[in-house]
Amino acid sequence: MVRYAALKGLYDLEKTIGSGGFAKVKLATHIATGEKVAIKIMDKISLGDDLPRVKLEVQALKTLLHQHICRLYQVIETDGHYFMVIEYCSGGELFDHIVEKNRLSETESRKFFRQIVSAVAYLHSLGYAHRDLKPENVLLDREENLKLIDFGLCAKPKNGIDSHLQTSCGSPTYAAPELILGKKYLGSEVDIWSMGVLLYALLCGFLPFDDNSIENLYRKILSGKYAEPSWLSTSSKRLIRAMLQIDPKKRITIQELCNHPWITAGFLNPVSFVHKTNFEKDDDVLSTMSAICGEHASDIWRKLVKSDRTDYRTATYLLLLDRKLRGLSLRISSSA
Ligand SMILES: COc1cc(O)cc(Nc2ccc(C(=O)Nc3ccccc3)c(OCCC[NH3+])c2)c1
Repeated sequence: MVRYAALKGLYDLEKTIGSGGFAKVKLATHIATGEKVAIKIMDKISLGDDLPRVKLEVQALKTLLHQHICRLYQVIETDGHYFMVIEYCSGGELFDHIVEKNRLSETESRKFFRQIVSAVAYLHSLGYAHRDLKPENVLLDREENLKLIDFGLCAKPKNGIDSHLQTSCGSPTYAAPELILGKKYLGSEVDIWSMGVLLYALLCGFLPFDDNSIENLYRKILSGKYAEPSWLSTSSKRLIRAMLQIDPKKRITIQELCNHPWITAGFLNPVSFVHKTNFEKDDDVLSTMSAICGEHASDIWRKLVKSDRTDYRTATYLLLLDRKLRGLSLRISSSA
């Protein structure tokens, strides 16, 4: 197991739970609290010109505080690496959840999909687009609440969410027609298309557009034609059709989506993207921390509020808060 000096005494690295282009994600333990975290490790050399993307993602994640967006606890930068200490989603990938159940019922699909819509509506309200929405980037926490991950491709266009983007990114299977045609596109519109693919996967258990050959896959996406299995309700077929519109201008908007009859069926209210930032002052957590580091609780809180919210103190506070919210003891071991 490779040891990193920057993590010594703070985190114990365990197995690898994900690996992508220039990053790998390892399970780890925050030693002082015993809490599990995920640590995304990026090697600066193999990052190359993608280095600015890391800063963009970290900047975005500092702003994006939402119950269905995976939480960034701490960022550690050394000469050779970036380490992102991230919320551990012990429920694993939504994708595996769908596969093991073959497909989800309309009620269960609606529960998950409302959470995705809430997170994406919140993202868009702050001028961000995810641009890589796919089942592998939708995880579940221990209570089977949904968490969006991997904002490495997220964009915040300079002149707001309604200004055009050009970079082609994301995975072709979930990519909107305008994106694979290399046209200028709106991040918000491509996210709606990808959510349409996600909803289809939830309700059907397979993908609307799939083919081993990339040309056939593109042809299918550009045709906008997909199977409508017999078990789909009329309302769900209407919603999927509204999201998988080839012409982005005809595609349903995120606001219309929050109020769509299929989304609100069985619920009292439309999807709201009001988010909770769990960064309230908690005296039990602060006194636990002050018992260990000897600083006054008020000083710890003052430094926390003033900090850039991604240092070790922030990570320890948030992990202790999470333990308290789960009714666990606030034991903390000094990293002796
Ligand atoms: C903001 O959240 C982010 C940003 C980012 O750039 C990367 C990630 N990546 C993560 C985070 C957590 C997990 C995880 O907890 N996975 C897991 C846990 C238990 C069982 C199975 C998986 C993660 O998993 C990697 C595989 C996901 N496709 C990636 C989060």
